[in-house]
Amino acid sequence: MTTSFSSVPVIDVGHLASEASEQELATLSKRLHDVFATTGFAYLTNAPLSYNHEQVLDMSRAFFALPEEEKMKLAKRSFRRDHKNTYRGYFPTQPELANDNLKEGFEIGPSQPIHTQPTSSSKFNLAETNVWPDATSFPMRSALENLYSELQALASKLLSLLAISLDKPSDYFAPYLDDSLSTLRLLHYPANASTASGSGSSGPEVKLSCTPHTDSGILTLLHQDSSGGLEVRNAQGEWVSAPYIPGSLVVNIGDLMAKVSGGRFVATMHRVRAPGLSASASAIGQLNGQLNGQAASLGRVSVPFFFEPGENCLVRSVDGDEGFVVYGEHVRAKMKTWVEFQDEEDR
Ligand SMILES: O=C(O)CCC(=O)C(=O)O
Ligand SMILES: [Fe+2]
Repeated sequence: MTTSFSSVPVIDVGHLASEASEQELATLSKRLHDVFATTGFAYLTNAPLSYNHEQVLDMSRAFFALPEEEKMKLAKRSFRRDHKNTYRGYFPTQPELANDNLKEGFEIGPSQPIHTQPTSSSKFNLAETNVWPDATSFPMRSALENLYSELQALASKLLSLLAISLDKPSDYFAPYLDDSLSTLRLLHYPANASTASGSGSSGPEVKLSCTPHTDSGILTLLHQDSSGGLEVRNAQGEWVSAPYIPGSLVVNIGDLMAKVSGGRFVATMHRVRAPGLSASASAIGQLNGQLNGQAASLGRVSVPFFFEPGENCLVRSVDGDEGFVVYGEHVRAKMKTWVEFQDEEDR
């Protein structure tokens, strides 16, 4: 159960980078457990990544500054019938479907080939290879592949500590790493001229760019820009804002991890307010020289990384008292509710 928290706690994970003592790791494990059992969300500081926050966001800004036709060359099959990619690649904004979910995104999976075959047939191939823009217009492919590996390693270290906190061996989640289908997602919420910025954290007039949801998987690690807008719901149903804290990542629990923990950890509802024009100005202010005027319409950018197990991973509670879920079946059922996977046949 979430509690009536009024802010999102900060956890220093600097010990993950160094040779920490058993005692230091045990303390960190307990802290993660307590936070995930109450808020389900935290800021992580001193995370062991070789890219700084602005470098990560700049990769997202550079992608969305590409001409629309370049991005549409990478569009998933739902948006371009003649394309082969169904799960990885670009999705454009879809104002006609939901104007409270106005975002475009680019999704990247593992760069190593996946060996497991799906147990059920589906129009989505979760294991397909990535698609990339032309290297001259977007030279960030290898940096994004590295970032993906580093986030996967960070998620796996966090999972070891969570396993210990659930009285399991530290390698309890090793089967979740086999042919893991984690997703690194670049996101852009365009600026909205009709959005009043700086208003309170609740109320019926709120304009959203991402509707309230829980994440479907295991763990999410999020880089967000400083334009604000992320809000997390507490037990009273109040929306608590989770603005960017310099140098931090946000981490949160997904539905499957809540299940694995036997309900000890909570997958907390969250949403993103639509960025106003002031967010656009701040995004432009942060752009580096090479992007200059091209990205003048940028609103909010963020880069969530969703740690996901392999297609056939059996996800079950540590208590062993509930049925199991096959990851691939779970995610395919969830996709039916996500705007970026709807196509004409679904409407
Ligand atoms: O953009 C953000 O800050 C949050 C995105 C999010 O919640 C998601 O993609 O699941
Ligand atoms: Fe989310």
